[in-house]
Amino acid sequence: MAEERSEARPALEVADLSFAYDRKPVLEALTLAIAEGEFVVLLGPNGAGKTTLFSLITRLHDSRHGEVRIGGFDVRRQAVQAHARIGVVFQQPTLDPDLSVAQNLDYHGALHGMSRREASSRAEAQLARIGLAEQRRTRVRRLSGGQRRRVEIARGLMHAPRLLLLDEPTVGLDIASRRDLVEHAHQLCAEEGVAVLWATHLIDEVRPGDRVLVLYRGRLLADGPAETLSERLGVDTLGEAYDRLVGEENA
Ligand SMILES: Nc1ncnc2c1ncn2[C@@H]1O[C@H](COP(=O)(O)OP(=O)(O)OP(=O)(O)O)[C@@H](O)[C@H]1O
Repeated sequence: MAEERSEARPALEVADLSFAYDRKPVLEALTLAIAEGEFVVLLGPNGAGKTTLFSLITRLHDSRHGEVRIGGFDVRRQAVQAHARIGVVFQQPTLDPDLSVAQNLDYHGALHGMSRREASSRAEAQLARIGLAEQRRTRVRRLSGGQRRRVEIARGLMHAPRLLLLDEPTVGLDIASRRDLVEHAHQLCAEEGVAVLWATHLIDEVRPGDRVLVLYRGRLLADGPAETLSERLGVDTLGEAYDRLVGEENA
């Protein structure tokens, strides 16, 4: 059965995926796979196509050129099963600032068909994990930027997805909060086995050992551990490797 089959499949599979806005190509023949529990950085400058890729994975946009599967489920033909396995933290904050932390999470649970009791017990567990259990009745507008981002991640995990997409989640955060959030996402992978795809244009968010996908002008220029990329290109740092890759593209 399809449900059983999904467990053995990668959390995300993208095959030969292309997309254009009004005939302007934005993604070109992307192919990649992410295993359960893997943390992967999608690194690329503004306009590289990161948000567009997320939009295709979540089906905000549709493409007939290529295929996207979540846990083995095709996002076009098996949309319900695929969507149940994706959590998303969008670039722009989407919590309701006038609702409490718990209300925001409960609402998300209801949208995913959870009973009130189930949603509230999931919310409690998520808030305990991010150290915000005591703020459950606090209105979101009273939280710091870093706390809000953590609540967004907690909300994205309410329905226990196997893949979490984070689109530039540290925008607007100070250095310490950014570092905390990166650490938090790594913990999720290690402790809960969630696959994380972390989109950013900030090289300093890549940690040693992270797998990095370099996306530039809609094409994947590299895919591998940060160290391997710099070694392969004969340079000392990921920053230099990135400049070299993008420079060659522009030459
Ligand atoms: N709705 C749209 N209509 C037309 N072009 C678009 C649209 N959205 C994005 N683009 C273009 O597609 C390209 C990729 O944009 P995208 O937002 O996916 O990049 P990104 O890597 O997420 O960058 P950013 O970090 O700035 O969001 C850019 O050239 C952008 O101008």
